[in-house]
Amino acid sequence: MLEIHDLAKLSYDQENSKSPYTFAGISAHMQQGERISLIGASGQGKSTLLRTLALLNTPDEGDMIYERASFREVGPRHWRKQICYVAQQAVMLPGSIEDNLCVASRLHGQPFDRKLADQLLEASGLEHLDIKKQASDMSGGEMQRIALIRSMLLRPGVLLLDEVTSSLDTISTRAVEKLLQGWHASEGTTLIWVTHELEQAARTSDRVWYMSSNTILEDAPTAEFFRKPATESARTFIQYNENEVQP
Ligand SMILES: Nc1ncnc2c1ncn2[C@@H]1O[C@H](COP(=O)(O)OP(=O)(O)OP(=O)(O)O)[C@@H](O)[C@H]1O
Repeated sequence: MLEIHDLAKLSYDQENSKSPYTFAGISAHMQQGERISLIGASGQGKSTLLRTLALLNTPDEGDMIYERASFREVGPRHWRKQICYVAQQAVMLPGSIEDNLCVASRLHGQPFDRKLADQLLEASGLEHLDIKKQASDMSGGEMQRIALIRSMLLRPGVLLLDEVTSSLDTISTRAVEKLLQGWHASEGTTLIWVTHELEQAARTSDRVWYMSSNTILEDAPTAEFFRKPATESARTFIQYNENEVQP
């Protein structure tokens, strides 16, 4: 459903970077409805890869094909409607929470599904919010969940989640995980989720992409990856974080 072929993105700072690439040589095939966690040390290019998959950055090399059409044939607007990126730092537009929830639908010429919005607000623990309130008055954790719901309302085929629970407490994190698992089960959405919490990766994914040396060094079923990583790099990475992993 989504294929990436030899994808590469040059370094942002060519003069001072050790490598000419932020990431390179990335190839993978994703089936509809897969749940992938994207893990690896800081600075490996995980966020840049997600942003590139959403066409918020343009790849410098390689190709991305969604439902048999290359990103080069499909306009960015159409591409981003199907493959949605949810940032770690939620950006709220000026206006009310409701304006923010409507904006993606309006941008893509879709009707705003108020009933679904209410269901998603409730499922993510935000039923108490007065959506007529200014979006800028929300807490960081509330903004993060509103940004997620805003993307879900577009019903994209692929949701790219960049550390979307990083500013949430345990209860809200579990609520968002449950929301996404329920959404995945009912909508069949493909999820690619960057997380630094290995326990979360183990809990929420079927497949792991482990990034190191600025590429996907391992691509394996989640249980297999945590039981028997294939590379020394991944073994060391897991060991450093092993207190977090529930085998
Ligand atoms: N907009 C930008 N301008 C300049 N450099 C950038 C920009 N975005 C990322 N970088 C650099 O590109 C490299 C990869 O960053 P990226 O955020 O993609 O890594 P990451 O694996 O997601 O890291 P983390 O786990 O810390 O979020 C880093 O060296 C980072 O400093």
